Amino acid sequence: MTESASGGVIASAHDLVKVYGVGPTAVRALDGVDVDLVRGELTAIMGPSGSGKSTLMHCLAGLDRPTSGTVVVDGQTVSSMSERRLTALRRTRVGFVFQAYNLVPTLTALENITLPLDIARRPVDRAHLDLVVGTLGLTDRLGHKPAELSGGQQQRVACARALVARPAVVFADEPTGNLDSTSAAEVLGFLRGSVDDLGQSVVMVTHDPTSAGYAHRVLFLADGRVVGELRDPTAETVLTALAALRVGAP
Ligand SMILES: Nc1ncnc2c1ncn2[C@@H]1O[C@H](COP(=O)(O)OP(=O)(O)OP(=O)(O)O)[C@@H](O)[C@H]1O
Repeated sequence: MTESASGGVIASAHDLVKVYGVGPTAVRALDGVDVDLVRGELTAIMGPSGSGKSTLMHCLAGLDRPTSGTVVVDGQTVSSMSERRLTALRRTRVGFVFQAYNLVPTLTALENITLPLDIARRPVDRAHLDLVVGTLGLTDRLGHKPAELSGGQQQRVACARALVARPAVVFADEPTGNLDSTSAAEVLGFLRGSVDDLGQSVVMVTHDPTSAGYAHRVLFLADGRVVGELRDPTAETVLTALAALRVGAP
């Protein structure tokens, strides 16, 4: 399917089931998830610990294989892809931001940012790199190694690394989990800005109602199922929805 044929949906899951283990100790982490994630939006995934947020994101991003069901990303059916095509998809169409930054300590910020492109032997679009780096306020930090940067700066480098290849979608797993509230606000503001200003699609797992308030839409998971959603959330409406859904704050 072409990009236009996939319409306004950047990633979708249909009847997604993920079971870890077998027999009496098996865990049904996802129990029939149906969801369409909209292109050009910041979608937050919330829910209590163990509700399946990371599992859903990993299945959507092609980092983990579902037990059954279908995942389509950017018009491509990820759930039935060969390992080789999955690797290519992850390299070229998907960006990742993790809680732990995952920067290479021996490389400079700039080298970390361009690493995925270098590995894929793709040229760096200098104008786009400058735009991303400038927007993230990293221009005067590019020669620094990760250990010489604050946590917030390291996470902004990780965001730049995810965005510089112009992926179809960026998946962020608790991107502000290690940050103080000021740095978290910077990173979240940037992720939202990458959607509003650069047309990026971003999917973010979070525990935090304030973080979810930056999203266009919040999906609530409980026991491996989508149990509700909220459009144009604020921290307050997210808290109210969590209480109403009885899925609780973390
Ligand atoms: N590799 C694994 N092997 C076995 N069980 C797993 C594995 N990964 C996750 N699980 C289980 O699947 C369920 C969902 O886990 P998942 O990490 O997706 O939840 P989560 O909502 O992201 O939780 P948290 O907010 O604590 O990170 C949990 O019961 C968890 O223990």
